Amino acid sequence: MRTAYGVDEVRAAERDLMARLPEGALMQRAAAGLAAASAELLGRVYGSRVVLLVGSGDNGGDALYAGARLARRGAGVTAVLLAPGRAHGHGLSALRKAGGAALEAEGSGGGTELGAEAALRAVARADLVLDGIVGIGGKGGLRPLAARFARAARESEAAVLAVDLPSGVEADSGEVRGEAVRADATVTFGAYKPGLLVDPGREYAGVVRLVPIGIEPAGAPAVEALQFADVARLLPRPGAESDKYRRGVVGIAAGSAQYPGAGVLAVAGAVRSGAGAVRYVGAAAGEVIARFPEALVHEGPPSHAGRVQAWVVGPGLGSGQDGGRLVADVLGTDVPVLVDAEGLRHLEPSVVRARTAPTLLTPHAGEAAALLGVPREEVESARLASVRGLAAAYGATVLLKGATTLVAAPAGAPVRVNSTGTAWLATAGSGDVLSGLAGALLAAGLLSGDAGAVAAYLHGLAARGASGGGRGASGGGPVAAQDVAAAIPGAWREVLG
Ligand SMILES: NC(=O)C1=CN([C@@H]2O[C@H](COP(=O)(O)OP(=O)(O)OC[C@H]3O[C@@H](n4cnc5c(N)ncnc54)[C@H](O)[C@@H]3O)[C@@H](O)[C@H]2O)[C@@H](O)CC1
Ligand SMILES: [K+]
Repeated sequence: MRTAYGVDEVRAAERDLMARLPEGALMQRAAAGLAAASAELLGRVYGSRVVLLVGSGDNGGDALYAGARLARRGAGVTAVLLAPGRAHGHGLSALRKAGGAALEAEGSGGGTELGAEAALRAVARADLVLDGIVGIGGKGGLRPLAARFARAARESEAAVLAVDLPSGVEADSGEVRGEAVRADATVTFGAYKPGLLVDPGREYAGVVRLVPIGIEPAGAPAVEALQFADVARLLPRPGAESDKYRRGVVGIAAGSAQYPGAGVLAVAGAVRSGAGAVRYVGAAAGEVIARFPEALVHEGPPSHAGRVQAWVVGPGLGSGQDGGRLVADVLGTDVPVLVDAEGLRHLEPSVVRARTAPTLLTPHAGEAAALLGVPREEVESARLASVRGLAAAYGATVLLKGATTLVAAPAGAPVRVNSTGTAWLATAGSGDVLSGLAGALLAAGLLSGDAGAVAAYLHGLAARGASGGGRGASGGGPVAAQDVAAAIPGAWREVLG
């Protein structure tokens, strides 16, 4: 499991450790990690041009000490001091002693504009820019001068390495208000911060490397990401005794005369995901049977369809009366229920809260915004807060889809984040496949948070497999939703393999 801790937990752990170590020891560990990552990005340190963007806190101190290490190895290092009077004093002395230079971007050193112009030219000519503007002490959007240098770093040809986290990204949430540094890589200290794993912050961080500095945050992480081994541990495996009921029968109430395909795709996701059997209720029974003779189709309300261990309701329902009745009928059962797409339009918080079996809601940002009564952009810019808010409001587990998918449980457990997806997944019908996949895992007995997170993981992996893009998020080619469903068994084997 990859875990991420909030600023308060990281600071508390740092305090404990600092009390036992000589002064400056942690910063030296951080600087050593930064210098090593810088050397890797540069390829050749000797003769390279390195610019340090130095703010007024310890984040700038890390950058200055790393710069001193690089200067000793023959790099030409220039520190750009964004708040000259408040730059880390010992770090600045160390840099100067190692032969580095400092430019004042603001204040007395030759006048603000002159200093800033020289500094901007240095950024433009650099091979590597180290972003030490702010770290976990950052508050609100970047101030104007810092924002100007964040832009300059982006426009420069230089590789950009963020110190602890890209300046302008909020450590606890991944929110970005205004300008932020776009890093090619980030070296983070002691623990991942939620903002490095959650969008939009994650996009700004580039490749993230964790440098252990000896701190061990206590308590539950704020965010966690399942890794291969975690998914392998959670995947249901049939035993010799398994019959279809033990494997889990999943019911799919989806599709309409208008959108029969959604029913077919949800069934496809379920059939490919280890369900013992798939029952289908809805207007696309003919299409479903034609494509999946293994499905059992039923007429009448879902609650009369026979034994089912979990229901999926919603994909392609259309928004009429029938949809509302179907959702109410399914929510009235005492098995786990996944509600997706149009099904989400018929949700009453009180009805969901009153359920004794788990409910898993799987909105995309637009659907989440409708449930919360806010504009879509608000959900997209504050994804962590949105998913937590929805889970609390509905007393349900919520899976918020996106380039990174978040899964929040109602009782405030760590939010699960998944980033196995690929940009090619943003295609019609891929969400229907996900609902069938997650439904099958619920039917197999996984807890709702596990079912959501494992489904998102496999779904992303299957899409990458289908797109031929390997493990990279942007490689490969287009995929259709049915290709994703067809690739689920392969992703499953890959995880267990
Ligand atoms: N505390 C520790 O033990 C360690 C801390 N380390 C580093 O120290 C950092 C935290 O240092 P600090 O607590 O000094 O805080 P930061 O250096 O992250 O930021 C605080 C400073 O930035 C300024 N600032 C805040 N918001 C700003 C904004 N929006 N725009 C521009 N400037 C802004 C503030 O005026 C303040 O002086 C970590 O991120 C990490 O890089 C590392 O050296 C490892 C050890
Ligand atoms: K930074």
